[in-house]
Amino acid sequence: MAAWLEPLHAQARRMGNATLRGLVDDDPARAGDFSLRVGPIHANFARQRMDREALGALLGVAGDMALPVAMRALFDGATVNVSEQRPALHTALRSGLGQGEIATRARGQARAAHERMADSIATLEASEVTDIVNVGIGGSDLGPRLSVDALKDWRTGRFRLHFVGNVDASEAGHVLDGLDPRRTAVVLVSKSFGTQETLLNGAILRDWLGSGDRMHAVSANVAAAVAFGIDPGRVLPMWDWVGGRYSLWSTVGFSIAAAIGMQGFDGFLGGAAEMDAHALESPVEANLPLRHALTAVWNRNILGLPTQAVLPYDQRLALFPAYLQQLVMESLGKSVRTDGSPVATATVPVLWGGAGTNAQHSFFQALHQGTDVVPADFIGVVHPAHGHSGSHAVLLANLLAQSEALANGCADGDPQKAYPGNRPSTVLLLDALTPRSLGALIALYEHSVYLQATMWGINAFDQWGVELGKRIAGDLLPAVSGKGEARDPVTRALLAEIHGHG
Ligand SMILES: O=P(O)(O)OC[C@H]1O[C@H](O)[C@H](O)[C@@H](O)[C@@H]1O
Repeated sequence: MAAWLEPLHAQARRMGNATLRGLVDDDPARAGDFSLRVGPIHANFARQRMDREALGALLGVAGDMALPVAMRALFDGATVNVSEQRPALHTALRSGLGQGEIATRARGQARAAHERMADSIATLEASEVTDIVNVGIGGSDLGPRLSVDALKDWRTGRFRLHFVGNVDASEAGHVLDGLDPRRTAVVLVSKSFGTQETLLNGAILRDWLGSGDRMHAVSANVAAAVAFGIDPGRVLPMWDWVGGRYSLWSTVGFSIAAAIGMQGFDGFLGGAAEMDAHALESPVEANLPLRHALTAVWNRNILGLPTQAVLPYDQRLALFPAYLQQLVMESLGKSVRTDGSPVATATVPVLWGGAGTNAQHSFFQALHQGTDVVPADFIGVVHPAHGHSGSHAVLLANLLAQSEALANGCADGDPQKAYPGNRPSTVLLLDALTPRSLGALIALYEHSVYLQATMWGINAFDQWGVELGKRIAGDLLPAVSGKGEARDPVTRALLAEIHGHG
């Protein structure tokens, strides 16, 4: 076991069987004290299973592990992505806090690309284009898809936005159905410009458009985009110093900017910048991303909870769990430390979730009475963008009720009807869902992920685990197409079945 976890385990032992209900009842100030506010986000951690002393120990660990120093290193462009020998400068895309040459150069590149993106969008706005299709996958899809959906109340209405990610061509087919190629622009987003799915979908879209005039690209591999047939004037750059799943702040956010306008996009960047300044400059005891990360580590390593649920009580944030699955599970799904040695702690929890109240009618049963305790992040929005205050009151009442029910449980003489309670959750409340608050929310999770990775000694910015499957798929392609044999016997049997139906 990692030595830094020992004092935390000692805290858990000291707390013994303390329950959430007991913690709140015994410490009347806790409900308010265990909360933090950053700009448009209020966070309440009172329903996490740690008392003040345990929290103090966690904050002590944060200091001992020099987490504030690690945060500064991220902003300044240290080589935090060790296996690929790169910095991870997503903060340079939105805030001016990074010091030194590397961060300054990145900011300059980001600014120039941002201006070019604004020009491209202005040109499209002045054209007859009515629809824009974002073609990309993973980090080149999830962030833009989430943000365009979440900010639907902030859309300028100038364009309809569409997304094609899956190599399952039925997605492209269904998206294109009803679109007019003469009034549609395509933006092919791929950091590497080597992603099979995106290149195949890109080719489908290129053929469908029938002209390269409305074909744009975003890539760190400009040469490959040009070789694909995209006019160099319509290829917007990104860079190896920004990770795909951290890239929506860059030109990868083209579809977001097209949807909500450059002013809205700048508000989005501004919200993230606000969280950046807070993450970098606030003391450990008042630092929201740090508290979020420490809570995650406490739940994973000390309480041994294997999964984490994210429950947005806002239909516009329904894609947030899917977005976070990449951010959290690609970043933290590692079993070796940056030096290659095995980790001495459990790392990534399985992250899952869904929008409330719908999820209450599907998997909440398991949250309340299942054998695994699942810590949850509830995300609520105080002011809706609609006028149905009655519905909104019901939505918020349900959010509050679920967090309360999970924590407090309910005894019953009939064991079928008893709720054990003591199930932890954090409540995040956004004043309203705006570009600014969404930017701040995403940046909160980004920083939390980085801090968790730092505590575990792992690299949050590589994803070698996705390569093997891609390689095998490449090797199997001839066999799937009936031009060869698979080596693996199970795959061979499955191929026989597939071909038997051919
Ligand atoms: O943007 P691209 O280079 O096309 O990459 C798209 C995605 O594919 C990769 O396999 C990675 O797992 C993701 O982190 C990445 O975002």
